[in-house]
Amino acid sequence: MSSAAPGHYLVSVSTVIKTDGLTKRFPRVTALDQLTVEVQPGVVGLVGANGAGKSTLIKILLGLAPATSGTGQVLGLDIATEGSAIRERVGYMPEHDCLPPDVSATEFVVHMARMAGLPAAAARERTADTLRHVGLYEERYRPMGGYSTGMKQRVKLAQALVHDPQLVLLDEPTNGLDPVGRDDMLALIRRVHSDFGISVLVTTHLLGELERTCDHLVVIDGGRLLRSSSTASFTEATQVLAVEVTDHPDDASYDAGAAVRERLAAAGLTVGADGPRVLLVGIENDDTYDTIRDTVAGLGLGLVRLEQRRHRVAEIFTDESPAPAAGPADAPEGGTADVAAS
Ligand SMILES: Nc1ncnc2c1ncn2[C@@H]1O[C@H](COP(=O)(O)OP(=O)(O)OP(=O)(O)O)[C@@H](O)[C@H]1O
Repeated sequence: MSSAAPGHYLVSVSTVIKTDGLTKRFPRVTALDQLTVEVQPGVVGLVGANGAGKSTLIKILLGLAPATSGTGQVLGLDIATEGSAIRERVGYMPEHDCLPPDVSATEFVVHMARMAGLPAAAARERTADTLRHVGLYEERYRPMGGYSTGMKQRVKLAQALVHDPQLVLLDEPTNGLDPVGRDDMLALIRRVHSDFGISVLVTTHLLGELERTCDHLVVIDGGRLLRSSSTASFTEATQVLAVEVTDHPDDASYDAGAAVRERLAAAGLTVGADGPRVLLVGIENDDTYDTIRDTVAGLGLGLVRLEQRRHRVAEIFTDESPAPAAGPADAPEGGTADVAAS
């Protein structure tokens, strides 16, 4: 690897990753099937169920495995012929635990920095900075065998960042973390881009995470591209209102949801139920809001929530849409719907 100091490769690129007809066939399965996609700088989510081809794509982009056919560039470099130049400029956080248990985080990350070509003093300095940045302090001198999953994920992220790459490829960085650990890791990933200008390609099969973290989503299924567009366009507002009403103040047995539903339907609105006291109401025009408010008040009930529903990324896998007649609830707002489970 090169002995260049970090930061020497900061050429400006408008396209971080580009593939054209990328295909990877194993004897029994086609892991990537004619994948053509372009990724711009930012935090980009690579979404797909288990087996969709995410890890295979990352390995091919790093030049660690050859494609069967098709072409690709990372930071303008050819994945077929310039793999080592790509790996100098790109950090990689693998999915599985790959940390030696009897070595400390500091020793390990210094080693990885040296492997990436940093001189000894720079490697130690960058390691200290990077471990601090990912939130590892005194514990960085202890053997990693005693670390929690969250600490191990942080070390894996640190080793991907230590040589000051332009792009990091993070394979399931929230695997094995509890909800608080996941939120911490996602905040850290956003800061990798916002504080250091490093582009991020992050894979997960938990969709709620990506909706909150990424600027852009690339969705693959069975190795094929389903959609590549801004996160905002995946989650744009629908023409459906979610209406949650209170129970009746004096009568616990009163079916508030059914009563409101009946009145709104009689007023000509399209209404579905999304829970005992939650209705989905189609927006007909500006008066719809007033009709709902007046109807609820007229029944002696209160409004807990009245909000426009947004599309969810999960819909792309399920054909599910938040229409008034949708019936059962879809994944919870901001939740962690799992592609694999849909
Ligand atoms: N070395 C290999 N030999 C044969 N088949 C493979 C190999 N690597 C991956 N596959 C197959 O290719 C398909 C895509 O696998 P890949 O690991 O890229 O998916 P993924 O989206 O990363 O899923 P996961 O999140 O489970 O890792 C799967 O059907 C997998 O079994």
